[in-house]
Amino acid sequence: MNINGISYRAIWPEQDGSSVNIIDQTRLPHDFSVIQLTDLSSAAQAISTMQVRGAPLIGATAAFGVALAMQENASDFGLKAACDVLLATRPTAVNLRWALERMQSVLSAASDIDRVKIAWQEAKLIADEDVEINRSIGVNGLPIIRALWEKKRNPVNILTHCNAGWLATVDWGTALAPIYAAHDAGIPVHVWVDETRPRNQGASLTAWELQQHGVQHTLIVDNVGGHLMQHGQVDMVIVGTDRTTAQGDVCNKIGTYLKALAANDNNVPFYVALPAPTIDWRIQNGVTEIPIEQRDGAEVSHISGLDATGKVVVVNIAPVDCQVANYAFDVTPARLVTGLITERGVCAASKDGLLGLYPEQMA
Ligand SMILES: CSC[C@H]1O[C@H](OP(=O)(O)O)[C@H](O)[C@@H]1O
Repeated sequence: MNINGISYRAIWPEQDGSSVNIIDQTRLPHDFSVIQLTDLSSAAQAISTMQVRGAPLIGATAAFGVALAMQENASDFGLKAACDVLLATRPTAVNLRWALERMQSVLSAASDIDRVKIAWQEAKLIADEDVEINRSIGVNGLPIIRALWEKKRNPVNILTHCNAGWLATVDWGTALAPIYAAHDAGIPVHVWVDETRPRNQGASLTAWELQQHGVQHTLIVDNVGGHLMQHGQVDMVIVGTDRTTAQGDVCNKIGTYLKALAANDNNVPFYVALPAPTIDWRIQNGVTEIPIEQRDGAEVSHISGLDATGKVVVVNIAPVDCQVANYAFDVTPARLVTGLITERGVCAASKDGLLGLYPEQMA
């Protein structure tokens, strides 16, 4: 995406051919900082500390992490150890497992001496495929927004939760891809941006993305969405996902389920944008089968931001030593999802709907 006239991806190989660059998303929106990942450890840390986050970007970073690891130890032991380290970084986004299984499959068939070259080739392919997949999600989601525009002939109000923009992928994003496509097609859209406590990906990442692209938006607290829907101020909801099951249950950032309930209660269309690598064909029931990450309570009790001098500070908003629970995701049952927007088209959130787009997955 374009930042001040310069085109960026969220991750890209360095010219030296042996390292990879990322935007440190823990420093946005106040500081745009590019950092180099030079080894397995830095790649794993980037994922676990959320310097990079978002299911597709986690997968791409893990793929490059394997390439970095092969530079250190390209043996069978080194390959397995690297994949184990990367898989342990975060439990919920299935793209991580998908990317590591793909890298292991390609590299296991290669001789040790060829693994560095092949790993970089495959990681770059995964990244390039992600860009094209997300561009297609934008194309496929555009007609939904266009139909709302043609019906109301006023700006289309879209609510989104967390960040499923280009910062959550290699480029274009998933949930934001149709919004960018509509904006670029001249359709007036306005985005209600859930701040998305506790990591505030909406406030710090989605608002920043939309501002950079010139898309009208309003930052809101997570709990106002239902009120806006009751008052006819939301025409549709579109979110991303970290793992969607074979029957269409959608795991996404904590709070998504509550938005889906409010949308259902107010007859507001609730769409989920996802690429194929985010579909977990091995499971059916998202509520009982998807591992929900629990993160450090300090992410809830503490918050960072600019002080009056423009310095980024962290403050405690809770009583010291207060007990904290920090569930990072929840699961929206397929019955609450209007449709899934994929790179192959839009389908119902159901087994038949998904198999209709991905017939190769039929057992
Ligand atoms: C396109 S995947 C975006 C997805 O990932 C986010 O989680 P996190 O920031 O913790 O990686 C959130 O669930 C987004 O919807």
